[in-house]
Amino acid sequence: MAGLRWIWIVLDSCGIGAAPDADRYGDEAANTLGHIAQAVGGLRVPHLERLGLGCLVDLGHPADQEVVGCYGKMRERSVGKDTTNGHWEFVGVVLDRPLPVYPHGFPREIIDPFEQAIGRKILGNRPASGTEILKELGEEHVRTGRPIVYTSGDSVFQIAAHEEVIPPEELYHMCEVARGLLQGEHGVGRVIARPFVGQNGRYVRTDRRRDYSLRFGRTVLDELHDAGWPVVGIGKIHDIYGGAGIGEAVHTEDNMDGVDRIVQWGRRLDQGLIYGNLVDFDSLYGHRNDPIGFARAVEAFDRRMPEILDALRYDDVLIITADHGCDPTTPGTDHTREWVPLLVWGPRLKTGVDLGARDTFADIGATLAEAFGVPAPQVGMSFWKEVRG
Ligand SMILES: O=P(O)(O)O[C@H]1O[C@H](CO)[C@@H](O)[C@H]1O
Ligand SMILES: [Mn+2]
Ligand SMILES: [Mn+2]
Repeated sequence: MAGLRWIWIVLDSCGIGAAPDADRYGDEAANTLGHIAQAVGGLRVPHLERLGLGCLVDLGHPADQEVVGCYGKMRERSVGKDTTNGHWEFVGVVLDRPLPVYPHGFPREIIDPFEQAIGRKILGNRPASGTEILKELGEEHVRTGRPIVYTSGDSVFQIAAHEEVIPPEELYHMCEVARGLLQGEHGVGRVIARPFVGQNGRYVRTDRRRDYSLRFGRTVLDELHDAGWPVVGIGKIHDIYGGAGIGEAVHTEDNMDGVDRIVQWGRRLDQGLIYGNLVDFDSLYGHRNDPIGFARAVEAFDRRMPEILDALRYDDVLIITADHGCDPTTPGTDHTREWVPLLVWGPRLKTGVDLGARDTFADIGATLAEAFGVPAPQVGMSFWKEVRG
């Protein structure tokens, strides 16, 4: 007999309004989904609406769906508003010190040994948009073979290189070298490989991106994995946790490929957790200040939801949430400190329960632990009994 399964999907960057402490981040005006809904004159997402999204954020048109999901919103307790903080908090680790950021680039004490170890000088070394910096330095990189190092408002060390100049495997090795150097005081949340292809003026980044995260502590994923439950990470989930607690890593090309994989695993896994991150909302639209593209991508996800729902079995639980905002309509291209949606649905679960405004993203981890009978994280309040009835 098949056991319990969860399908848990993180819609990267799909925040639903300024968090109570957004002023500390300069994000008082942020509302990612609300503003993209306005930008397109109403967001058409009937399946997310049925799960309760319209009860959490104004979708720009009158509610016209019966709500069958359980719905709430969660605030982040960790300091920061990056993917790393958000995902680690989900599974019970709150980061209470800010991860280091480098508004003036990385210091010589990092760059010198990095250049020495990889045997090349670097270009860049400053905060930049990943697509803009290719326009500025891509040609020089191709000519000189020097990798482009850049950061952002987040705690990230990013290395961009043309695939024909520095093959991805070599780029990954450079990232591992950087990860080794970026520890302690300089322990950035993530080192990210940013391979690209194409000709000058038309450079495009490829799906061979890889993230190298720090491991911050034991999580509910470790508990599940150690208790023998299969844990399948889809998209960048494996990278975000540095592989900790992830039994099977499935890398994806884009959101639609991510949904394909979620559905495939949903049809074949007997029990355990299918945990996916869909990153296009963030990387293609949020950071690029493209509200219309963002809206179309959310609608495209919604159109695939029947396939996901169809893959669910009687005992299954579907959770949909986000890890932070990235409001494409506010100034700047960085993430935004927002509430995130918590949508929960399952054939056996209660319908239409308002789960309220929750104090931490770790409520998901606490619920996961209770549902699967593994030790609960130190933070987070389970909502299992509220949805289970
Ligand atoms: O501008 P690009 O390279 O897409 O970088 C973005 O991607 C990084 C990781 O998500 C963020 O910190 C943001 O700056
Ligand atoms: Mn993210
Ligand atoms: Mn991002």
